[in-house]
Amino acid sequence: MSTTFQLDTSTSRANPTPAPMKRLTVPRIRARKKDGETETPLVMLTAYTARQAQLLDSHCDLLLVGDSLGQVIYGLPSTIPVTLRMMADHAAAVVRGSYHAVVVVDMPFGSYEESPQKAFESASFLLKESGAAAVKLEGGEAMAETVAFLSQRGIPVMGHVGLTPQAVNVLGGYAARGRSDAEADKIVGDAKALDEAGAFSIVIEGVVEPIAIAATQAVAAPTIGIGASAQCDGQVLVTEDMLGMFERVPRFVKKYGNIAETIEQTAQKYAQEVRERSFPTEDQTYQPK
Ligand SMILES: Nc1nc(=O)c2c([nH]1)NC[C@@H]1CN(c3ccc(C(=O)N[C@@H](CCC(=O)O)C(=O)O)cc3)CN21
Ligand SMILES: CC(C)C(=O)C(=O)O
Ligand SMILES: [Mg+2]
Repeated sequence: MSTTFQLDTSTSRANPTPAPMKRLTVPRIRARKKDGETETPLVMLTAYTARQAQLLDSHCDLLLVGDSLGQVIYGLPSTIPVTLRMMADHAAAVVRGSYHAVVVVDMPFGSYEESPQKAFESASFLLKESGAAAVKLEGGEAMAETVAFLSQRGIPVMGHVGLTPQAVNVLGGYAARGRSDAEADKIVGDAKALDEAGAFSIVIEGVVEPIAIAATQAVAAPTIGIGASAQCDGQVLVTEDMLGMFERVPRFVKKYGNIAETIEQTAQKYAQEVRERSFPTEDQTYQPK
């Protein structure tokens, strides 16, 4: 029996008792694309907290602890300042709050680019601290050696090509990629390099549709699109974006809810009742007898 307030901690490091429902695995995710086809697209959403993970878990194949938490939770101007400590703590919360989806953790900027060895140290830290199953890192050909190094040593890697937000200072912004022939060729080449290096899946972000389709068809691993194409092998969005937490969101976001309005209206009701002393009532007050 469980209540609304009870977290399922059955797969956390603190409590390794087996969960009632078996968690999906990386090989099962990888196997969803067979002979270049994916019957039912993979569903991925970001999660940063235990309660959010609880609510999303049964609806998703994968939960991504994205470094977008820098902007979404911490109010930072980009993902550049996000640290390993932040990623590990949020990933641990998401693992505690879920028991079905595969939890993937973004490697933050500066924790992996230097060498495969550095990447292994950072990735193993993230997995040990959180109990997550896999990491995601940004970059194509330049990261292929690192992807192979990690996957051959027990750490499944999800790739990420196209609009790679950690490269914002090189790219000069968050504009869609793949409009020139050179850019298009690079994106498809990057996806192929990650595929050959053993990435179990590849995020394609902010890429013009024909190139997202070409990259999807060029690789054996399932691609997960965000601002890419419905023909990718799966889709991902930042949960807060699709819930309607923010006014301004990238063009590729569809707002499925209006949580911002709900929060504001609810806070307004509470504030009004406090100010007119209609809250708390007898129901919310302790009496001696
Ligand atoms: N809340 C949130 N959602 C995201 O999708 C997201 C993050 N944060 N943080 C990390 C990166 C940054 N991303 C972004 C950020 C901004 C745009 C954006 O505003 N794009 C414009 C075009 C910009 C241009 O042409 O220069 C757009 O209209 O889509 C896109 C992706 C995607 N990621
Ligand atoms: C948008 C997804 C793919 C991501 O990398 C993140 O949330 O950080
Ligand atoms: Mg990210």
